[in-house]
Order: sequence, then structure tokens, then C-alpha cells
Amino acid sequence: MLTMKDIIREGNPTLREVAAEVEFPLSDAEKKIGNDMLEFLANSQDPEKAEELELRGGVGLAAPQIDVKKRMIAVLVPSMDPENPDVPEFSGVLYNPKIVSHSVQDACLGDGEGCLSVDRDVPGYVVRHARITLSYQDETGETHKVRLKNYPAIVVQHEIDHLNGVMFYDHINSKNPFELKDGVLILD
Ligand SMILES: Cc1nc(NNC(=O)[C@H](CC2CCCC2)CN(O)CO)c(F)c(N2CCN3CCOC[C@@H]3C2)n1
Ligand code: NI
Repeated sequence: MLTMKDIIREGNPTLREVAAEVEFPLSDAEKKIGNDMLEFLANSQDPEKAEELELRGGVGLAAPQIDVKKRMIAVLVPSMDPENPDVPEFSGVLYNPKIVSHSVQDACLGDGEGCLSVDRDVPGYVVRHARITLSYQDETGETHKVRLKNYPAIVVQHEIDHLNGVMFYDHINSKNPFELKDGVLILD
């Protein structure tokens, strides 16, 4: 089971490398890594488990963050709908994820972003695409194409950045961290 000690921190060169495509069929090890990453997110969102295991909350995790240089990410974006609190908005282990198209419109999280590999606050808006069309393979190798918007779109972009050695603060305007061009959606 993954805990915070398995997550590498800024300064580790792996976070600045480009991860390799995953080949199919997956090895059992690769399947386990994917499942362990998703389990970490679920544990981190469970108050008891998070406290017991001393986990920081997470809604996404990329394999390079556990020093695995492969193009695989896990996402567990909880429901925003109080009517169906137990149905995640977007959840799964995505292999070889790729943004195949995106909106002209940009968006950012109103509270900025953090990262489990960054043990400090870096304030500022992280401007990303508001909507994306995402292609990825599931653990059987089947290719899926989905359109994401708002919170799930932001999370997936943060994770795919990790596969390309990009950190969230690379997107922050260092001169004016909270500067926004017209038309950028602020997601709260
Ligand atoms: C937005 C948010 N970011 C949290 N952490 N950062 C992360 O997930 C990093 C990835 C996210 C940073 C911004 C976009 C992607 C991890 N990253 O570094 C992976 O590359 C949260 F924990 C969190 N939530 C809201 C939902 N809540 C449900 C109940 O449990 C607590 C949980 C807290 N929302
Ligand atoms: Ni991160």
C-alpha cells in the first residue's frame, strides 16, 4: 500500500523527466502500480485512513511521483453532487493518456493548485484548458476517448503534466501570480 514515503519530492530529477509509453499487455507489476495509486487516492480521501496513514489529500497521482517513469496516472475526482455523494465525478487508472483536442477557453482553480511532490505553498492561478478531449487506454489496453470539463479536466491536465516533467508552478505568472486574461474561467 502506498503512503507519503513512496512519493518523491521536488529536487528528485525524475519529476523533470518525460515518462515512457506503457506497452500492452500490461505486466502484473504495472497493473498493481495502477491499482495501488488509485487505492492511495481513496485512502487519502477517507478521513480515518488519511489520519491513520498520515496521507495528504489527493484527487490525482502520476506514476513519476512514485519514481515510476511510465505514462500512467490515477484520478479520483469526488462527486460534486450532494444528491449522489458516492459516485465519483471521474475515477480510474489511465494508461498513455493524451489530450487530443481542447477548448480555446482556459480555466483555473480559484484556490490555486498544490502537489503531493511539493512540500510548500505556491500561490497563484494555474491556467489550463477549460475543456479537453482525452484519449487513454484502460488496463485491458482498450482505448477510450472522453470529453472532460471543469474540475476533472484540471486534474487530468495536472497529472499529464507530470508525465512530461512539468510542475504546476511552471504555469504561474511569476510577475503577477493572480493575473488573469479575459475569459478565463475561475473554478471554485
Ligand atoms: C484540487 C484538490 N487537490 C487536492 N490535493 N492535491 C492533489 O490532489 C494534487 C493534484 C491536484 C492539484 C490540482 C489539480 C490536481 C496531487 N498531485 O500532486 C498529483 O500530481 C485535494 F486533496 C483536493 N481535495 C478535494 C476533495 N476532497 C475529498 C475528500 O478528501 C479530501 C479531498 C481534498 N482537491
Ligand atoms: Ni502533482
